[in-house]
Amino acid sequence: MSSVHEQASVITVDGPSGSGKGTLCQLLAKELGWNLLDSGALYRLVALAADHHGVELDDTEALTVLAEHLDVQFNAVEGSDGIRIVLEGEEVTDTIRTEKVGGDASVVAAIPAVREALLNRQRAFATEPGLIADGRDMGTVVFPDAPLKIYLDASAEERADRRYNQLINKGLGASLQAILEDIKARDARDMNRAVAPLKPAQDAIVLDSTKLTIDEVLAAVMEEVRHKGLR
Ligand SMILES: Nc1ncnc2c1ncn2[C@@H]1O[C@H](COP(=O)(O)OP(=O)(O)O)[C@@H](O)[C@H]1O
Ligand SMILES: Nc1ccn([C@H]2C[C@H](O)[C@@H](COP(=O)(O)OP(=O)(O)O)O2)c(=O)n1
Repeated sequence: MSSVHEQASVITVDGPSGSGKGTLCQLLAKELGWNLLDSGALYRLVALAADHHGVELDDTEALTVLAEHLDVQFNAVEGSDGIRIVLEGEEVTDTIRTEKVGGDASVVAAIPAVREALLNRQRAFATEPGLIADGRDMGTVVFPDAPLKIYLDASAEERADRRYNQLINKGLGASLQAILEDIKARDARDMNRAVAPLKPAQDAIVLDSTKLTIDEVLAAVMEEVRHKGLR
């Protein structure tokens, strides 16, 4: 049986929506040649599965069963860094990225039994040569022994701006005010839930990306990676 102590090295990256975790983690995984866990995708998948099966977001028991039996594949795309996500045989790579699914994921993620059901699935990603783990409780709950923990933050206004630009660049309409309100509501839910709330681990390095470029964030984290002897 494998335990937390036998896992490959893990770098955890936690923080609120739009702080730049996904972007940073993809760059780190590429730079180091390590595996990547997008734990938010798992909560998004449970929320989408609930929608597909007509399960209400307050039906804790049914949501837990969905999380326990989540039929998902993460398929590498040959010749690129991309991943295709297949839920119950259906490609959902883009479908899970909407703000609606993100908000539903945050509701589903507040249910302790759903989190418990996803725990081992997340820990199984920690294989050689190492893992970059992106989420809310990577450093506090899922990988408490990780040698390097980053908590990436940014002001709510900056994060809303980033999301707004992301949607506009995709050709989708968006309201900055509505996005800011959604971000604040999601922050409040993720930070105030009883189980595994979003907060920096005691031994996390807190990095505020509000005024930093993506390259500056990556450089700061790579400095810590070298400092810890992880490369
Ligand atoms: N330091 C940064 N400065 C400006 N834009 C950023 C920065 N980091 C990320 N972004 C942009 O912000 C958006 C949200 O980033 P993302 O990595 O998806 O955040 P998260 O995974 O924390 O929700 C993306 O469009 C990304 O390109
Ligand atoms: N480790 C995690 C990851 C995500 N969640 C929940 C809380 C988040 O609001 C949703 C969606 O997470 P995701 O990282 O995909 O969202 P963003 O890309 O940061 O907007 O899932 C969680 O509770 N624990």
